[in-house]
Amino acid sequence: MALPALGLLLAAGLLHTQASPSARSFQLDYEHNCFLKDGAPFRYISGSIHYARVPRPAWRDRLLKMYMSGLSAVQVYVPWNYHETLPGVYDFTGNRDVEAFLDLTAELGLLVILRPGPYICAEWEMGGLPAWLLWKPDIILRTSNPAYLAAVDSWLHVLLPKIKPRLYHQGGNIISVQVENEYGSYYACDHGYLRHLLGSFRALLGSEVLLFTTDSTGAQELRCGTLQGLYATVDFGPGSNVTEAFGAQRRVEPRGPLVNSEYYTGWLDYWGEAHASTSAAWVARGLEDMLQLGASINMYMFHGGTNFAYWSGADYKGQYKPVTTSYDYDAPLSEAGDPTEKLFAIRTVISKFQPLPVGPMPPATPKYAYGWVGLRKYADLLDVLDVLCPSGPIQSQFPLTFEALKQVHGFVVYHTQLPWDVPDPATLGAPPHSICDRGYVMLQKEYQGTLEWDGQTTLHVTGRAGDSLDILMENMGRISFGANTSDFKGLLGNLSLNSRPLSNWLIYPLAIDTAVQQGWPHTALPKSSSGGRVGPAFYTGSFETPGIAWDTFVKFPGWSKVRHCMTGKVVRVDQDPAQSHLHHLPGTAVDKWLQPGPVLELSWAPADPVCAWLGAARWPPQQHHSAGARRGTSHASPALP
Ligand SMILES: CCCC/N=C1\SC[C@@H]2[C@H](O)[C@H](O)[C@@H](O)CN12
Repeated sequence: MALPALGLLLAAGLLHTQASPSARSFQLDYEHNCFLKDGAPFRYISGSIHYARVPRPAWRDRLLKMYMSGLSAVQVYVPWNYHETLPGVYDFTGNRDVEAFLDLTAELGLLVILRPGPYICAEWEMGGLPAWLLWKPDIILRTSNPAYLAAVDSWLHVLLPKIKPRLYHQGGNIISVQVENEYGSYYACDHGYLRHLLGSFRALLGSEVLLFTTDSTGAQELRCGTLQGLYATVDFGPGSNVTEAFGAQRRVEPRGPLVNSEYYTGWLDYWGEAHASTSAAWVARGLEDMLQLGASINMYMFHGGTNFAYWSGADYKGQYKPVTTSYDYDAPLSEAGDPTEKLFAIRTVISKFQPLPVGPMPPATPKYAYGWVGLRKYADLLDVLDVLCPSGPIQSQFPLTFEALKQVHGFVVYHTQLPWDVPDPATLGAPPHSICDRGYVMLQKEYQGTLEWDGQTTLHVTGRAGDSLDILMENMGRISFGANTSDFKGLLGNLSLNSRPLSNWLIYPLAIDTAVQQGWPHTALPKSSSGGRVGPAFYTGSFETPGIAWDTFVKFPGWSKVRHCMTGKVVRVDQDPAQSHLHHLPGTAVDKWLQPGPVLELSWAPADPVCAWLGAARWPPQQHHSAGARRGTSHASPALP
């Protein structure tokens, strides 16, 4: 058939024209079991990246590396709790500027598969659901419960209007939108809830956008997680039998494209366990098998990044398993954003099925060794409660939860006094599942030991009537998968001394980040000499930049688990680099439980706050002797045993 020259070029795919918004479409083709993009058969090869886990200055670098890896799309979660921080209070600025992130994906020529939840799992705090939902005593999450649906619809009315103009048929690059997340794995199996969500998504996004679900391949999961009007996709990792896995999808979607929405390139890490790793060859082989079948694939994760601040979630598998600050995921792009051997193995597979973009893969970001940084104790935490809880303590006969205190993240100090002399060791104990999640116990401000959910729940103490008893309670992240996402935090039961309940508590919700954002500590000089007292404390150190804020890695030889709130910003680079200073800006409290030897990443950009992933040390921290210390000012929050 003779084609005009233009037609020949188009047919050969050598000339891409931008279809006008009126002609743009992304649809299912049930006859040919594929997607249609502007009417032509289309298969996507996608990778997951979460903007909330990548410093905004690094977004472009990571997305460009994903594009140069041969991906045609990226899959993006929108964490509800990252944006609606309190009921009706929204934050879409800085790292939370989801529209800027989406516009950057479009600029770089990437399509987007958007997953706005409202629940997203993702090993993210409470699976993306805001903890303030738990302030409503009768709420039942992820069901048709009226209180829950009212909050969901209120949120969707804010978010989805930001998404609609970016839909592919509207001229944007969002080709499909997922409703909920692995709902078939949730106990409720409430199809009325899914129907409500379908109605809300259609009302706010229109009738044309492709809406889908994702579930694992079990029959029960696909029975409870799918719904007429939502295209059902599945998720499975390397080592699965691809034919059987897609056979499961075919049982609910006899026609239409084969889609694996989460092909696991690695896995998540829990505190105290070895870093997960998955063979690159294994990942590449499974990818090739699926691409041979013509399936569309999203690799989960392509770049994992980091759980900044308090955003890491947890699992409950017979015991509470908090997820680490690192979300490296053994992904093709490392936590530091560096291409790995796994990325190049995947890129080679992709090149067998479609042309790779012309040009080199952007290299790993340059790293800089800033040398030793001596850390000095600035203050014991119990000596600065006036700063960290400026409104003063709440008095209560018995302990209150974080939710009752309306404290979402971080730490609460529970203070009382020994009601009687305890000359012989007495058992300080807590009922099962009442330590949520990790309580550091001080008597007369001296560290006695740590109580943990599913860990040690008793301690032996001696003292005199009136001695101060303090428990610093750390929320290590709300459960993000399964039936236990209604994960209340704090002291959920009464502490007892030889089985007699303790009472008359003073309770201090700590606002560490707020204090840091307001410039505390205002000086690095130690606040008070507490001598060798052992307990949670703030340490500070400083180092100098060479005038440019290069990424680096931070290691704390000998430390153990320390939560840090390290903030800073290169606000002024003097002529003399030795004068460049780090000052305080919005803090990011991060934590990292050191296994011997891990290196962590300190990364910032000249115009953005320093986000630091810091190590920890065995308790008490060994005093570091700074060798060639460089000046600057960086502050760390409690060093915890
Ligand atoms: C066996 C438990 C499966 C739970 N699902 C998981 S664990 C890692 C990933 C992410 O959480 C992702 O957000 C989930 O959709 C699927 N998945």
